[in-house]
Amino acid sequence: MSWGYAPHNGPDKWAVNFPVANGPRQSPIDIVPGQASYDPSLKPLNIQYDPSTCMDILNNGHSLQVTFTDDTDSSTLRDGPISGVYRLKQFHFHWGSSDDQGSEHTVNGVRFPCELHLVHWNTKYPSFGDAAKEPDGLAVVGVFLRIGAANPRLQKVLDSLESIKNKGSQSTFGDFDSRTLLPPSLEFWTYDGSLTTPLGKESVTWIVLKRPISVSPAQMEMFRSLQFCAEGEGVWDMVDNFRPTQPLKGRLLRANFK
Ligand SMILES: NS(=O)(=O)c1c2ccccc2cc2ccccc12
Ligand SMILES: [Zn+2]
Repeated sequence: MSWGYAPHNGPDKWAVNFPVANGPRQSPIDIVPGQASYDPSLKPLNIQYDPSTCMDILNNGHSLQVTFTDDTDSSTLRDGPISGVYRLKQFHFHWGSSDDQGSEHTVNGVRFPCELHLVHWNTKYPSFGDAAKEPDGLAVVGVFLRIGAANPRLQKVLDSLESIKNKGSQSTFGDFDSRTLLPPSLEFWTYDGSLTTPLGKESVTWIVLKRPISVSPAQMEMFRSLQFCAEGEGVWDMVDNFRPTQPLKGRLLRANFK
């Protein structure tokens, strides 16, 4: 069964074929800042990204994904809520059919038009695939995008979308500094969660940045020009590729800021 975001195979159908989707630490969640507990022991995030590890950009039928070579510790995430060294593997986005929805996490129930996810894996495991099976295997940094001025740092990604319009298309995408996609402040919320896909593997330490970056309405339209389907399989705009928020089930939400 191929999962997706349509009525016949979307998020409310996932638990039928993927029981873990009803597990105790599912993502995304609604972030309620008033219920987050400030944890002074949380260190600042230490993000070191090497632009030369950037490899290609592809349309995988769920999102647009930029993939990195991860055979060395060139692009890494350390500190914050994690211990050890996690390597950047890929980043991708989730967005809406209109500017009033699209993000996976929400803040006090407020949806953003888009959310960026930078996926990292724990190098204490031999590979990404192995790490994805472990409760401390993955760390995803989430960044909200808010409607405002056009964001020049998104432009290189958006300019390559015409070459990956359909599912399965891929093109080279080199020398990109992913740090430029982050906001000036790296203040974050963190909680234990899962992939937001039906496989919902409960192996993700989520690190959601408090400060959004900007995106213009015209730039949002460029995301919406992508297609869920492969070439020649019709027209099915890639929009609303986000999972609804899941129950917290007693989990602790921490913040590294007051
Ligand atoms: N949203 S997510 O970061 O949990 C995520 C995906 C979401 C949609 C489609 C594919 C995804 C693949 C992931 C692989 C590893 C970690 C998160 C992933
Ligand atoms: Zn994601």
